[in-house]
Amino acid sequence: MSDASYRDAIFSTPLDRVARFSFDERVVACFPDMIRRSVPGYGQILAMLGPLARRHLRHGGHVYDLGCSLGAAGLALAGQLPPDAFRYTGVDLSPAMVERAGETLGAECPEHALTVVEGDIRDLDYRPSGMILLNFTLQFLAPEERDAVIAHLHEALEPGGVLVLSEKVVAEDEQDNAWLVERYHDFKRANGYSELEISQKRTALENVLVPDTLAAHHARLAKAGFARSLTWFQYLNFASLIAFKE
Ligand SMILES: C[S@@+](CC[C@H](N)C(=O)[O-])C[C@H]1O[C@@H](n2cnc3c(N)ncnc32)[C@H](O)[C@@H]1O
Ligand SMILES: O=C(O)C(=O)C[C@]1(C(=O)O)C=C[C@@H](O)C=C1
Repeated sequence: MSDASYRDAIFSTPLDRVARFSFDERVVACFPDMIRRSVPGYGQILAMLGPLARRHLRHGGHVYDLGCSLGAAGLALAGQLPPDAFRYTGVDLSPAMVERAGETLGAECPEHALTVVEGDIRDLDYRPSGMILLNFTLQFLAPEERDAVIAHLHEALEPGGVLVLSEKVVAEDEQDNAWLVERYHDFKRANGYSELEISQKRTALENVLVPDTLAAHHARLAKAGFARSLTWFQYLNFASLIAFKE
């Protein structure tokens, strides 16, 4: 398979029936472009992973990247930390993502201990870890499955460990939310997406990506046993939280 990444044009032509969004081969082929043009602050969040690991991960500690897609977080960490600073396991449910991520990480960071495995984060046998990344993945689980996953992650973390949770969020106030969603669509327009692409992608994500409020995320983290959590980044309706295990 070639390692070329294409421009996202998945929703650029009118579709009779817009299928549910899925992480298939077509999405894999354009994913780096899609996520960069669709997630406000994506690059800034990745750029902070090295500094967060330097501050919160013991030397040589293990990092999970759950729903790793093409392993961008692993690449970001490898670009910022020496090979002996951490071990990384990316996990993803999509075989197409895992195949491509394994090729990329092996080719780009041969010195670092970066592994990618196919797996479902809902029933993974977690090993003890110092840092767990959940970047734009929890939002794709059914809402009723989210508490149990976060509770498992809390159990898997070593004392002093951190969970970084990045998500699309919904504002509590309906008017605020409408404003944020409109500005998010402006963000997509500014990044070259057409009205048709924006509206068909929105349909494809309906009932597939179900965002929570920030308050619901913090409440879930507290219920799972995290001593403290805070929102360290927000750009429109996309946010990143960090939760600390005592
Ligand atoms: C928006 S992408 C994540 C982006 C990625 N974390 C990054 O930083 O580039 C969501 C990913 O979660 C994966 N996923 C969804 N449900 C999952 C599950 N139950 N177990 C593992 N991976 C899952 C999808 O296959 C997809 O690759
Ligand atoms: O395009 C959107 O509306 C999004 O919500 C962006 C989003 C995400 O947040 O995960 C949705 C699907 C793709 O995986 C990439 C980004």
